[in-house]
Amino acid sequence: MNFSFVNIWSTRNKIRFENSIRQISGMTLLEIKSTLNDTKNVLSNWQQFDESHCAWTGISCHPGDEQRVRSINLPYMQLGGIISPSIGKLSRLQRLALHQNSLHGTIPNELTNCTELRALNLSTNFFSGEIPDIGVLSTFDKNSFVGNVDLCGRQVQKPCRTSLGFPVVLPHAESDEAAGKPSHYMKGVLIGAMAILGLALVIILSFLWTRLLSKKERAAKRYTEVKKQADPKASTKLITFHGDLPYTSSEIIEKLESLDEEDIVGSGGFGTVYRMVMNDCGTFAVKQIDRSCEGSDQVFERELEILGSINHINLVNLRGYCRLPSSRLLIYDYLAIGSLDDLLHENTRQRQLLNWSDRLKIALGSAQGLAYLHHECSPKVVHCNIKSSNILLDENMEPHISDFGLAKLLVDEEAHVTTVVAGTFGYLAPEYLQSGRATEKSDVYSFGVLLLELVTGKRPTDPSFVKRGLNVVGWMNTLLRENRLEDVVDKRCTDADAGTLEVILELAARCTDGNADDRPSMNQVLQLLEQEVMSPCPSEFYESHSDH
Ligand SMILES: Nc1ncnc2c1ncn2[C@@H]1O[C@H](COP(=O)(O)OP(=O)(O)OP(=O)(O)O)[C@@H](O)[C@H]1O
Repeated sequence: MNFSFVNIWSTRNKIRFENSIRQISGMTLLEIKSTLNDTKNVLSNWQQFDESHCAWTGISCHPGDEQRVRSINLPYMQLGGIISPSIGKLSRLQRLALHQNSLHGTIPNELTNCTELRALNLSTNFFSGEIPDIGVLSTFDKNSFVGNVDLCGRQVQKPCRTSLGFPVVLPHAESDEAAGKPSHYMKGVLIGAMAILGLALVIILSFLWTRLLSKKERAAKRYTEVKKQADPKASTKLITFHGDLPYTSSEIIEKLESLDEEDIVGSGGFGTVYRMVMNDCGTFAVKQIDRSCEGSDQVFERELEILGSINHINLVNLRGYCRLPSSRLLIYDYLAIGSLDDLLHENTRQRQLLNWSDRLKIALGSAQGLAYLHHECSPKVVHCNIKSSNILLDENMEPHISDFGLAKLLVDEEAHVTTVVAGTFGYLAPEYLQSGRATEKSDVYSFGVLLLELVTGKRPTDPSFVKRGLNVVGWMNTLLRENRLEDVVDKRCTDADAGTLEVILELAARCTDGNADDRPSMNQVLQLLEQEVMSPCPSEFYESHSDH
């Protein structure tokens, strides 16, 4: 009798306890909702009197554990506002994905209470300030925060600065478990001591700083990190990526401002390209953007930071961005040999003839760069404008794809078809021409056309086939049907071997398939090129290995 009473009593208590946990989780989520600006009303089913919060949009719970919240998954929701510190009450939170929203404010320290947090994606928002480098938050790297230009801290390898501009020494607090929890008293003493020390340091440093600055400008500091420099007088702003431009901001801005017509190396759909030579002869290409972009400067700069974080041998590095009062400039590595388009089609005297192995190397490197954009970048990058003038070459004939990410950044959906098609007729997949919407498979089509251009040495709009009502793909198919393989290859390229030529033509045919679904992915293209073209004797290799 007594026993069952105890049982009933504890069951009731358990239910009460579970209910209260449930209520706390639900209430916490509502507190979080209250600091978000839900413009699209995606959180409309987060309602106070719901039985359970586990079915709310973006929420999943630990099964059978008093409905404690396991994951909050709300990317691409156009959410504004801030992350409420209440998030720290969700102690069993394992995944927080809020990327690609418009959230701002700082990343709350309270997030460190979520000690089970294993996946965190706050990328591409407007968060600012220092990322707490303690507890669980110290376990995430830059991928969790990329695309928030105003965040700083160890995780994004960007030192925080005090209002005076000094780098802040970031606290590398040991985790509570490792260090043992200090008492509140000790914490108080420590904080007090640190505050006094900090204050003394600030006073000494500001004294030195004012004295130093009167002699040398603040701008004389070296670039070591992704760094922003805003000139308060004018609307000038410089952001550098990749962290290793060895020039002061004033040096760079001065050079940018002095670029003139003599420095122009060409112009394209997005603007004029200049050659900028620094005092130590370091050379950069500067693209002056002559389009206005739809969104705010903030959104533009945030997207640029993502492009600036992309780093691959076969992509042209974006080194920086400068907003001057009258123009916007992108700073890239300078590729001295120029574009594949120049090498194949321009009759300049210094033109270098491309032999077959150069062409294969360019095909492979370009495939590597494009596969990286499609399959390794997050968010993935569809180039939208693959063509020979966007393949730049270095002294070793290594190709570097340029202009990646710009189409999405600078071309609005409505104007897409006319603007892009104007510059790249002949490279565009039929479905892209029709809908104006680019996909990875439309890039694959353009890559197929590029392969044909490498083989034939002809532009995809060459008059020899355009006047017969064909494009390069149709022309190629006609020649192949008539078995005229020898007429296909660029006459200037005398060392093409039949084996690799067939592989390239076969691959180009698959890439330019009229049906996008039947085209290979760039990873498949790359695999095929590596296996069939770059391995010296693939068939012999397989034969000798199959004996075992
Ligand atoms: N990083 C660079 N290094 C050296 N030359 C460059 C660089 N970027 C561009 N160029 C040169 O500047 C010229 C214009 O390039 P840009 O990319 O603006 O135009 P495009 O490729 O011809 O057309 P689109 O704008 O449609 O891509 C090209 O001739 C190219 O060779």
